[in-house]
Amino acid sequence: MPIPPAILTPDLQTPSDSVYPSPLRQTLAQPASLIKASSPQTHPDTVPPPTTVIEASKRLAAWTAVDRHVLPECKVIGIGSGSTVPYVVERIVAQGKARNKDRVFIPTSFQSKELIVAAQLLLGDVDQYPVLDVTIDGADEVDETLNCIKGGGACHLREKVLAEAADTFILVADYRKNSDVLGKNFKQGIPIEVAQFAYAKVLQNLHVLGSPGAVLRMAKAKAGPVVTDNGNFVIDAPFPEEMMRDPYTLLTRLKMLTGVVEVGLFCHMAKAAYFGNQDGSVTVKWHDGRIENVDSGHSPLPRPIDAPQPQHPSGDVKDATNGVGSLKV
Ligand SMILES: O=C(CO)[C@H](O)[C@H](O)COP(=O)(O)O
Repeated sequence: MPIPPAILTPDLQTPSDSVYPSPLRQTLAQPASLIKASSPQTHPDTVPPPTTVIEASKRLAAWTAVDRHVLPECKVIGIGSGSTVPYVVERIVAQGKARNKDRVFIPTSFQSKELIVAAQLLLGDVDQYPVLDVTIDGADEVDETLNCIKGGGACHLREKVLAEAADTFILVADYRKNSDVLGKNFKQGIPIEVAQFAYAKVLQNLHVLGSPGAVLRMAKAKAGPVVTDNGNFVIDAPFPEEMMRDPYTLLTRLKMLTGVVEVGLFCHMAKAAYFGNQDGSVTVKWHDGRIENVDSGHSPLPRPIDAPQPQHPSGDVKDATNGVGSLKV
């Protein structure tokens, strides 16, 4: 079956518009169970349903991937970063205390460390556990052969280490990230983590290499640049489509630039990518080229507020929000 083109509405041209939830920032979108779990008295038993189609799509992808890849024999598990990953943790917690008691969870960022701790799972680090059974992570965009852009949340150095250290690396995302060529949907460019003192030199290199639009990523709630969990800066470097069509070659050229710590292009790493769709199905792209469309069996998606409203035989309009209140896509 052909891969459906990513569906983007005009106000969703940047799939990385997501927030990066942390239990420390309770105002951000996050499953309430994970926020509550940071208090030892509460336990994440009840999870409110997502209230947007995009959030529901993330959850579908995450839950389906966990059900298929976080198997009883998986004992060392890498936890990615971003707004889809809380649903991964939520589903792992739902496997129960008995299943999780002899597992260790390795974070890819401050955010995912907080998720692990809040969910009362055992925290480890990759220097203690250099071989992982499975790592599940989000993505900013995934192409036909499972190359992907990561680093929208500036966590791609640790994310790549845990992806490489894992026997199985799985991507989870909503339908907007499902693409044929990298850079078509995620337009802000390839995230490149650089040593602070080298950033101006690397920017110069990138301009010459074919990315005149490369810029230092600036922080939103702080004056000055984004500083990663590793104390480095991030450059976002958009490249023309002809270069993005061969991401591996581009990756090797970028990695050769002195001062570059890691590049947010993940090539030939993932075994499968799970995309939650608007219709409640999940598209799975496998590393061998297979494409599967599965009925997730999980709870239905909320309907967009502007979707055609089903009519009762009486002519009454049904609740277009499936009882979840105001929705946005
Ligand atoms: O690479 C990442 C962080 O560095 C994220 O995995 C990526 O940005 C996807 O995030 P989200 O699940 O919020 O769409």
